[in-house]
Amino acid sequence: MSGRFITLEGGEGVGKSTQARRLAEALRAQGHEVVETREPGGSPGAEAIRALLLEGGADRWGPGAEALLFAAARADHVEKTIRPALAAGKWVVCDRFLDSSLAYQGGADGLGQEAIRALHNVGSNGFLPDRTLLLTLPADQAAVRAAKRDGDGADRIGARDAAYHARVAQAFRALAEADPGRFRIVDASGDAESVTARLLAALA
Ligand SMILES: Nc1ncnc2c1ncn2[C@@H]1O[C@H](COP(=O)(O)OP(=O)(O)OP(=O)(O)O)[C@@H](O)[C@H]1O
Ligand SMILES: Cc1cn([C@H]2C[C@H](O)[C@@H](COP(=O)(O)O)O2)c(=O)[nH]c1=O
Repeated sequence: MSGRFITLEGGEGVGKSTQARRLAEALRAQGHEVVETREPGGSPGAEAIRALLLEGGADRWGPGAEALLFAAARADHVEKTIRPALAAGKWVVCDRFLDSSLAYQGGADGLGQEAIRALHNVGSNGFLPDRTLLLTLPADQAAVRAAKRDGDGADRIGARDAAYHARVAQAFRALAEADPGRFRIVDASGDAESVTARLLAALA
């Protein structure tokens, strides 16, 4: 039997990593074998590309090079980690996936959805999640959570200005509204336990 591929999406600081851990634990408690993974990263090659993408100066890469690097990392992650886990009947919970490229590089950077989907077709044969949970939180609350975690140490992309992150949030919402079959929009406010309960309800 093949497993299920679930992705968590949303802007900086909304609680994706926290909820990926909690959701994986809850699914294990239901008896599933669960692989927790993340993007960029999730395989040795993709983790090496993560360091290239997230470290260094703001102008280290232009939008096109960045989109290609995310797609290359994703191709390796899908081939080496995600597909083998699903084929073994495991569930995969992934912190960010293609929709982050569509929202950040396609939306906020202006490359467009078509270009990002074309890269994904080349790298990963257009592979999509079974379910995508979009966590939403007002920008001021997300910024407080991210600042509490990062102080002044946000990564190359997280450190971009508020207007950039507003475009990301708008692009995520448009993606979810355009594909209600795959997406569920989940309120990320309140304590972590309440958010996990909402995610489990959205999955059921
Ligand atoms: N429900 C919550 N209430 C309060 N704080 C939270 C909640 N969920 C997560 N946090 C805290 O907010 C910070 C950001 O959470 P987390 O790292 O999970 O977000 P993220 O969406 O993965 O962020 P990024 O995309 O920037 O990596 C962390 O310090 C985390 O402990
Ligand atoms: C997968 C993916 C990620 N990004 C950006 C979003 C964040 O700023 C970082 C990842 O950091 P996190 O703490 O692990 O969330 O990378 C992107 O711009 N495009 C993508 O495809």
